[in-house]
Amino acid sequence: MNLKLLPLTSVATLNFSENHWLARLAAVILTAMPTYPIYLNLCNKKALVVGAGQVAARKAQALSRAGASILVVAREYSAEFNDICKHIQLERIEGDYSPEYLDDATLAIAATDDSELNTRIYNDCRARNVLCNVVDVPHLCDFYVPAVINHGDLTISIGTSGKCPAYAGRLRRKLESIITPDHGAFLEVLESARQKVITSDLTAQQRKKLLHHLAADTSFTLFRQQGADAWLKWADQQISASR
Ligand SMILES: C[C@@]1(CC(=O)O)C2=NC(=C\c3[nH]c(c(CCC(=O)O)c3CC(=O)O)Cc3[nH]c(c(CC(=O)O)c3CCC(=O)O)/C=C3\N/C(=C\2)[C@@H](CCC(=O)O)[C@]3(C)CC(=O)O)/[C@H]1CCC(=O)O
Ligand SMILES: NC(=O)c1ccc[n+]([C@@H]2O[C@H](COP(=O)([O-])OP(=O)(O)OC[C@H]3O[C@@H](n4cnc5c(N)ncnc54)[C@H](O)[C@@H]3O)[C@@H](O)[C@H]2O)c1
Repeated sequence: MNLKLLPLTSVATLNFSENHWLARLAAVILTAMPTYPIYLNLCNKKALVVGAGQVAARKAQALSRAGASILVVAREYSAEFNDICKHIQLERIEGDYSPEYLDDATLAIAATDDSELNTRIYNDCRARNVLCNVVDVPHLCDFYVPAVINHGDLTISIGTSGKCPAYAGRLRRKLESIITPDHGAFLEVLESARQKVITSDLTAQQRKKLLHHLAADTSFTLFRQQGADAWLKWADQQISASR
């Protein structure tokens, strides 16, 4: 077999033992590659979650926030899963994983405690061009799930490319004391002011300058101290004064 022709991810999942030098080499190269951070729109797109333990629950929660249409397949649903996901809309199948569950899926999360099965799910995903995340196995991930701060439409995500997820979590908690719900609320008024700016007769240069002025720290301080209504009036004045 000509290994040069195989994608690295396939090398990582060939029937070598986890410790075979080729599998280890592929894992090292794959996890050393930089990732491409994007915010996926998963609204009404199917996401398959296999397994229903604590980790599956955390991933299902994040998928649900993005409006994904979630299908969970698990032999058993843990009490933690049921508790964390009690208010989440998802379809549940109690039973063994089967590749048909991947039909029409945009992405899949393999979160079982059976590493052979997780690898099989990853290979089934590759055969169907479904993006796959095998929790806790970086070299079997087409994408990593980051640590996230969400305030409305404001999203901050922290990734360590699998180097230390616990550190991503710690940084999230640290940033949570700096990026507050007020920042999310500020984004709402900014959006409303921006609509006025981009539909105005200002030049591109004037718009850019104004939008940066509206998004500045001094503007945020005014919003925090005086509230949304006062800020929107002030923003209207700034738009008029820019003409
Ligand atoms: C960010 C977060 C999102 C989420 O899962 O929701 C996330 N893991 C979180 C927490 C966490 N995970 C683990 C611990 C225990 C401490 C520890 O072992 O470090 C803690 C800490 C805790 O529980 O506090 C165990 C663990 N995780 C991975 C490995 C394998 C390895 O390291 O090789 C092992 C060892 C397993 C073993 O025991 O063998 C791998 C992955 N975990 C990822 C994401 C992806 C990389 C993301 C990145 O680096 O950017 C990746 C590659 C795949 C994936 O799962 O997507 C979430 C924090 C959420 C938050 O706090 O906001
Ligand atoms: N929970 C953690 O904090 C943690 C930390 C580090 C690593 N991990 C790893 O993450 C993975 C998931 O952990 P967890 O604690 O959420 O899992 P868990 O052990 O609580 O749950 C595993 C799930 O997989 C399901 N499952 C097993 N075989 C199946 C099959 N053939 N078809 C369908 N479902 C099947 C089980 O029914 C169960 O719902 C494991 O590999 C674990 O080693 C977890």
